[in-house]
Amino acid sequence: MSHPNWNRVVIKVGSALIAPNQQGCSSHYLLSIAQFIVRCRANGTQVVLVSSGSVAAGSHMFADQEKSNIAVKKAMAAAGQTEMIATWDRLFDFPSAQMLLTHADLRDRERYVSIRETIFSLLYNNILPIVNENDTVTTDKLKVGDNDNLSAMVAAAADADALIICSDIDGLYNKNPHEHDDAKMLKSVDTIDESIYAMAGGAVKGGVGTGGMRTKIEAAEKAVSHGIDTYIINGFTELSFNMLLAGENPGTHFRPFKKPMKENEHWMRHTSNAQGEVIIEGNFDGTLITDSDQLTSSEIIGVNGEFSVGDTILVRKEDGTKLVKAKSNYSSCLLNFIANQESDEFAHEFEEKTGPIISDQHVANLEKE
Ligand SMILES: Nc1ncnc2c1ncn2[C@@H]1O[C@H](COP(=O)(O)OP(=O)(O)O)[C@@H](O)[C@H]1O
Ligand SMILES: N[C@@H](CCC(=O)OP(=O)(O)O)C(=O)O
Repeated sequence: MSHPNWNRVVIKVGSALIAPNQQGCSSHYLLSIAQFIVRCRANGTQVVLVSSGSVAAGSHMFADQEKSNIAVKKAMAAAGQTEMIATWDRLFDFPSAQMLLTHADLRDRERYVSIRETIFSLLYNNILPIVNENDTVTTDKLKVGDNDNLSAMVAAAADADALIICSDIDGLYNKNPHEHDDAKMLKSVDTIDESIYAMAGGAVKGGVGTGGMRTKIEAAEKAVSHGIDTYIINGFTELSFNMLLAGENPGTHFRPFKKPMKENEHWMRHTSNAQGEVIIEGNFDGTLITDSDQLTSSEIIGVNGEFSVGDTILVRKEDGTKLVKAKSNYSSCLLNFIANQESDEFAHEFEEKTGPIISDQHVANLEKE
């Protein structure tokens, strides 16, 4: 088979490949990944690298300290990050660029668009973007938390054709192969549902990885809905990369949606966070095609949380059925006020003047959840 016809790929590299012994970075496994990146670029494929490993790389500098302590972990990440970037940079004869992101950056539409533009500008200038989470500044509220999900968000932001998740294992097995001798690997996955999630266990206890297979499946779910071919492969072996370049599947392939979501719908659904909820009764089903499909305040029976104009909200029924995630054109305060008016007339006139509560420009349908 000939090499795949990708315009752009995102390659995610797990900690075990970068700092296998937690004794600083090693280029041992990175050489074949770097070679793959070079060959992709020679074939005309643009590459974005999402690299884990800062915590694992910095670990040896904090020898006698409690490694699970958050402050120590952040310091390990800060110290390990420079070594990790330097190790990658040494392997290339073209420039690379460091991009440190948090979920707070990605879920803010303005910052997200700016991140997209930076990626495109780096690629246009033949510079390799190397992305990691900005662990030193994150809190539970601000972080993505694992680089599998981060790589899927980056792949969507970069409009990539493929996401290649390089791990310490050959692919997704029907159960954790480190615990079950009879585990079998799946060559391909067409639909990601609960039965696929049920196969996934966590990372090795005491190991360097975060999230195990579950976060890789979450990443695949995000990516395939954007039309991105997703692979989980063994990054320890050069054969994986030779197979990919020959157009073959060396691990588990998650097939992309034939009709991918539009970029802004995908962002709304998979990257943005709802700041509050609007609970409704009535006929609204999230369609928003004609005027009569619009969500009106007369259908609102509750507003939870505080949100401002432009924030993302979740619209759901009282029984919990999630209908849409959407950009709210009203603040929570104003929505509460108009929804609580005795007369529908006032709210109707207000909405006529101000415009719809949510519009079809910034909405993601969740009907099936
Ligand atoms: N069903 C499964 N198939 C494959 N690996 C699994 C499965 N369930 C759990 N795992 C674990 O997930 C690990 C890979 O995830 P992780 O340690 O987070 O690696 P990485 O650093 O590459 O992100 C494997 O080494 C394995 O121990
Ligand atoms: N941002 C962290 C990576 C966390 C993570 O997801 O690690 P991994 O499971 O090895 O991809 C670091 O650089 O150590």
